[in-house]
Amino acid sequence: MQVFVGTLFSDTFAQAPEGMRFLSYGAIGQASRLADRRLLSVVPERYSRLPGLFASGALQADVVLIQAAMSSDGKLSWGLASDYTLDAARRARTVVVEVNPQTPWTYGTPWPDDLRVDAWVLAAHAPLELPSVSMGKVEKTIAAHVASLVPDGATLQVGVGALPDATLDALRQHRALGLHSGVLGDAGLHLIRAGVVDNSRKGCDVGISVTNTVCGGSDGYAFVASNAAVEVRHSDATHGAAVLSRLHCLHAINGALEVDLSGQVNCEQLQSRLRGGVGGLLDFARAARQSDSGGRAITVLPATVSDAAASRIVVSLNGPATMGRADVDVVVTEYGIADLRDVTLDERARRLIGVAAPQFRERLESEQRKMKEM
Ligand SMILES: CC(=O)SCCNC(=O)CCNC(=O)[C@H](O)C(C)(C)COP(=O)(O)OP(=O)(O)OC[C@H]1O[C@@H](n2cnc3c(N)ncnc32)[C@H](O)[C@@H]1OP(=O)(O)O
Repeated sequence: MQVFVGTLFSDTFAQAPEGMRFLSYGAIGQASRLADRRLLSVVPERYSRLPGLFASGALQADVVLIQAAMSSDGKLSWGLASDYTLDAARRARTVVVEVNPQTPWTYGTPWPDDLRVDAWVLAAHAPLELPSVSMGKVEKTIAAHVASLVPDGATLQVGVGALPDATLDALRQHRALGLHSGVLGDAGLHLIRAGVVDNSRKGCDVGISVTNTVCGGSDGYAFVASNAAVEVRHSDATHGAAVLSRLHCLHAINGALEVDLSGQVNCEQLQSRLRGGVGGLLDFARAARQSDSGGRAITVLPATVSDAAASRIVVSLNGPATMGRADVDVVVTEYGIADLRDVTLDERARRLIGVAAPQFRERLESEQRKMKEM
């Protein structure tokens, strides 16, 4: 049996028996544990392409499981996620819908009344909750740098991983922000509840925060329930280029594993270990960089690995260039902001070494010099 999984927040499958196989667009979140066990195959595609891949049959699921929410008057909704599942369900042999009264009923892409459902299951259980992020000194410093890059009135996208979400914490004094994202976690929900995100200057969907999935804690889930100011929409409406080009001043904030001195960004793999994925990174980062209303694609990462034994600013990547050097924009670590737009490769290297941890700068400079002489 092969199971297609998306960004895996739950460790449900971590104990999967050896005979099971998994397929995904990345080894994101808990899916990296499946990759470590060699149970995961990856199709490294952009998130915006997934609906089309399922609709065309290039990716195929025989059985599709969907969790839905139901309102008090019996109306169904996609609840916490409206991704590409519908496209898979339309071609599947069997569609099973679990209706969970504890899943918040949300506005957004309407439930498709014409979808053929083979089995309905009623199951009451609390939706998966993510622990809130603890903010250490590194996270707080990176968040402050990000806050200095984001103007009032900007529209925000936030990528997966603890750090992008944590950066939102420093935006509490901002005004009139908008939100249009693939994932919406507790920090983003807090900004909406505090009125910092009001979507008043968003360019489209005025007054409405738009996301593909919601993943946070029970307070956040209660807040999005039957709340017309937060919409959970299908991937075409969250990641499609035409939609993203209409957003005012899009600021895309995404994590990375490492960045090389030319600005290539690896979000997928370290040596042979799959640790992340493309997801919506390129959809959002390209749209932000091309925005003619001042958008920015912000890559955030700690300057070193957790025990400070190695730099995450590197001369050569230990994996693929998920974001190429023509797409990169600005890179932020706890040591500062490296603006890479419109400057030469030498200047990029100088700026990136400037945001590397001080103890690694000399070595990076000398390795870079050697590389140039080869
Ligand atoms: C639906 C959508 O729209 S998705 C939104 C956009 N797309 C994306 O965000 C996808 C791309 N991004 C990602 O997949 C993730 O943000 C990642 C993989 C880049 C980062 O994820 P995080 O969970 O924040 O990774 P984090 O920085 O904590 O690193 C994970 C582990 O790898 C280790 N690690 C990270 N980088 C390195 C490195 N360069 N060398 C060695 N180890 C490293 C960390 O120390 C950590 O180890 P630990 O688990 O033992 O503590």
